[in-house]
Amino acid sequence: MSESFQPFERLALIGIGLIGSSLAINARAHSLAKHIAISTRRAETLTRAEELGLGDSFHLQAADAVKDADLVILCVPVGSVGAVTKEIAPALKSGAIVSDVGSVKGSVIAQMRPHLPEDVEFVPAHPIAGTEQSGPDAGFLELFEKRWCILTPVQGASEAATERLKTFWIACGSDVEIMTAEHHDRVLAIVSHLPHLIAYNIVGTAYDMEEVTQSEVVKYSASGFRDFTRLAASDPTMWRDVFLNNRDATLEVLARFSEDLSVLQRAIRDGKGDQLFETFTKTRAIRREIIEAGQDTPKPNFGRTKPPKKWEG
Ligand SMILES: NC(=O)C1=CN([C@@H]2O[C@H](COP(=O)(O)OP(=O)(O)OC[C@H]3O[C@@H](n4cnc5c(N)ncnc54)[C@H](O)[C@@H]3O)[C@@H](O)[C@H]2O)C=CC1
Ligand SMILES: O=C(O)C(=O)Cc1ccc(O)cc1
Repeated sequence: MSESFQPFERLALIGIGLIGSSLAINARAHSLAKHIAISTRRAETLTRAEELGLGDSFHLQAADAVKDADLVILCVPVGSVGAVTKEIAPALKSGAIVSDVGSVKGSVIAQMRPHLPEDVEFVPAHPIAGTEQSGPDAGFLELFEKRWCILTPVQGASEAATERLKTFWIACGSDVEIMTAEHHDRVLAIVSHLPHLIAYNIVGTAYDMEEVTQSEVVKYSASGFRDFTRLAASDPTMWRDVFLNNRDATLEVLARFSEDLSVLQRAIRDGKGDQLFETFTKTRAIRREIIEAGQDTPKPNFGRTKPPKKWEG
């Protein structure tokens, strides 16, 4: 971490699943905050976060966690950010930076903004880093390393606040990009949301096929199918909320995808091998570009650093 990073006095993490716990581990490991306050709505999850030593204080009421915090990050499903913001708004400190990690940005801004007082800085964010795991045990130090984090600052947020949040994410190992929420939602619809929808669908179809038993699906699953099952094992609440909150962009790319699939379907029916070969050659090149850019999926269990039971200092 850069020598010049000024730690936040109090970081409040609301929601302590995969992303919240990975942020807590990073904040501790890189001394990004003097105090980490954690809140989540279920007592069992909060107890588990405490057992894992993820923070300094633990609160069932989100408003108690954000009190005196100079950085507040909502790490809850995108369908819950409005209700959580309403709950914490009266307790927010003047000048605090309020952010989130949601996979959708337009709807998150629309839900949060009306509740936020004028004197806080709202800088929405989205780390393009994750796994199919969820809950406080899923977090690990390296999650954000060399992954993009997209900030979508809203009108009225100061450049200083955006810059400060940017340095926070850089300290977590991310590369930071800034764009509009609208552009974010269109791009993520094709590179993240549609792939998850396809995965949920293909695994669902295999599961439902009458002449193929469930045990055969498990027994003969080739690695291609297994890759889909990893995505299709992602958290149902989180992904329900993503599709409901990025509806238009998802439906738009889905329509385009269906058209392109029909073209492939026709090429197979008509025996047009050259056309299939040409398409598959083009897509192979994209995979190579992704690997060369170092953006392929982290290996399952790749260097997951857990917090020690008790933190030093
Ligand atoms: N899982 C992933 O790969 C990624 C997820 N995201 C985004 O991060 C956010 C969190 O996702 P995960 O950490 O994966 O989810 P998770 O399911 O692991 O954790 C969510 C946490 O929020 C808590 N929670 C849910 N509703 C709440 C409420 N109303 N009030 C307080 N706490 C509440 C849950 O108890 C849990 O602690 C989501 O908005 C998701 O779109 C962003 C990048 C990657
Ligand atoms: O597990 C995977 O492959 C992912 O794609 C993780 C992921 C899920 C949601 C996001 O908004 C960003 C990253």
